[in-house]
Amino acid sequence: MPNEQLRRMDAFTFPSYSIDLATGEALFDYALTGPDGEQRFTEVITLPLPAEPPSDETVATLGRVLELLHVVAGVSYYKAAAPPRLVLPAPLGAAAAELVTAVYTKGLGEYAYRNQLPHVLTLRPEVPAGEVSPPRVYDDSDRRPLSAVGGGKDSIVTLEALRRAGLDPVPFSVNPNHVIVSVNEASGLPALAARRRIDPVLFELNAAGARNGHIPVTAINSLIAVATAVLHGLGPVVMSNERSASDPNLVWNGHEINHQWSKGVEAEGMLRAALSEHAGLTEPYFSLLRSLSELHIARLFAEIDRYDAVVTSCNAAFKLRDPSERWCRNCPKCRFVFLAMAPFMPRERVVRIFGGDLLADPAQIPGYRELLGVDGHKPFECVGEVEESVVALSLLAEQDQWRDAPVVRALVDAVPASAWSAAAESDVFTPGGPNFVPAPYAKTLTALT
Ligand SMILES: CC(=O)N[C@H]1[C@@H](OP(=O)(O)OP(=O)(O)OC[C@H]2O[C@@H](n3ccc(=O)[nH]c3=O)[C@H](O)[C@@H]2O)O[C@H](CO)[C@@H](O)[C@@H]1O[C@H](C)C(=O)N[C@@H](C)C(=O)N[C@@H](CCC(=O)O)C(=O)O
Ligand SMILES: Nc1ncnc2c1ncn2[C@@H]1O[C@H](COP(=O)(O)OP(=O)(O)OP(=O)(O)O)[C@@H](O)[C@H]1O
Repeated sequence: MPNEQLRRMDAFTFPSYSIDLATGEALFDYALTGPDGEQRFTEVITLPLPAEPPSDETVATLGRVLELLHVVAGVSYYKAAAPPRLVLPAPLGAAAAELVTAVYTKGLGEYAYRNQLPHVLTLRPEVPAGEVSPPRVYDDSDRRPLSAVGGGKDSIVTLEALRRAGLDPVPFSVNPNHVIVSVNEASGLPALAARRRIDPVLFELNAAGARNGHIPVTAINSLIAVATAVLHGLGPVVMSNERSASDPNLVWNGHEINHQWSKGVEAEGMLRAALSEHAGLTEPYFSLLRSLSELHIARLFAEIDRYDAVVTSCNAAFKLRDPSERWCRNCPKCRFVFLAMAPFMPRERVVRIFGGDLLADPAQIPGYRELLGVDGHKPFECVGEVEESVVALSLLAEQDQWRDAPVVRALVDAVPASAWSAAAESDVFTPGGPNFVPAPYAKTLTALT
């Protein structure tokens, strides 16, 4: 469909969804409609099947989770045109409607900012009138947790904390690539995996110049994880989303723009409320690392060495097309994670993990200046706060192994006095902020130290 026709689309709708319980394959249909016709999409998500067929009650609860997933996963296709109307397929309760509204507005904040589409930030879904029948209450709180694994340091810290605390976690991933498969192998724990196939038509439209940009992928992965947990009779989905994920990158037109919005605590609360209201789950989903800074998580990761040969946090390794093998060593995330790990490890170890020494390479200085708040705004990536970077730098400047590294020397000179004083007062190693960690999991992280 030509681009001009896409731009004239006036509504996004959700024609149907279905699941085949013999194969685990769920089909989610979407349509962009307008004066020139419609553009249909089908996303295919295949859930892993349990050994025994699910009970009728389980199927009913699963259906409720899939209804939410259907609406949330539409965000990838909505963004190809960003029409003014978002027409939901069925009535929703207040909490579910709030989640959906936020996914399409705050979750698309970076997309709206980069494409200069302010209407996206104030989009209001059209929710059909009617009552939603109350769900069956499904108490999953004391079952084995499903631990989402993304291949990076954060989910490794969570998986190991749960394991060492005796909570018997089941690792879970969506579309595990070789990095995630290797991380699961290194854990030695049998893992579950779901498959997600984005409609290839979207890639054709992208290649032809359709609107494109970042989407709140964690909201989608989270609901796929919850659906899998329900189908397998497992307990809460445990995420590894950190404190700084809630902090915006910038403010535009009076709205906070946060690249990581669906990893933030607001999204976590909304997902929990929607799952409780719509699917009856008592303890569906939480982030174990919510109160921790990235720097604190990096310090915990340094206590664990069984994943050194496989851990990869660089997003370039997770692209659907042309992924890097592991760390690309030339992006904000590689720079930040190197800086965050370096104070807590022997230099040879961090260099081995990354396959190179980023703090020995002066070409990295401009990128580090952004992370340290000397130039520009916080990059649109999963990186910690400026204060965390300054604290990490201050720790490196005190260590013989790093003090004379060319990048450390240049950065120490570049950071303004005000940033050093803020770092000196910093609470980056003091857990804080709101979290939803349930009582039985509260002491889990102490198993690591
Ligand atoms: C791997 C990555 O960072 N991809 C982002 C990148 O996409 P790119 O075009 O370079 O490659 P692909 O990931 O292969 O995607 C191809 C196109 O597919 C569409 N698409 C992909 C996944 C999806 O769920 N929905 C989609 O519509 C999209 O049109 C792609 O062009 O740039 C894109 C545009 O900015 C980003 O949207 C891609 O981000 C992925 C969705 C992704 O998985 N990113 C995570 C690594 C990520 O950024 N995580 C954030 C958390 C964000 C959140 O709120 O959940 C983080 O870790 O901070
Ligand atoms: N493919 C995936 N399948 C399931 N969960 C995922 C997947 N990718 C990421 N996640 C989860 O989403 C959350 C955010 O992902 P993110 O990439 O920030 O974490 P990570 O890979 O554990 O650590 P890092 O921040 O070091 O990359 C984490 O809880 C992670 O476990």
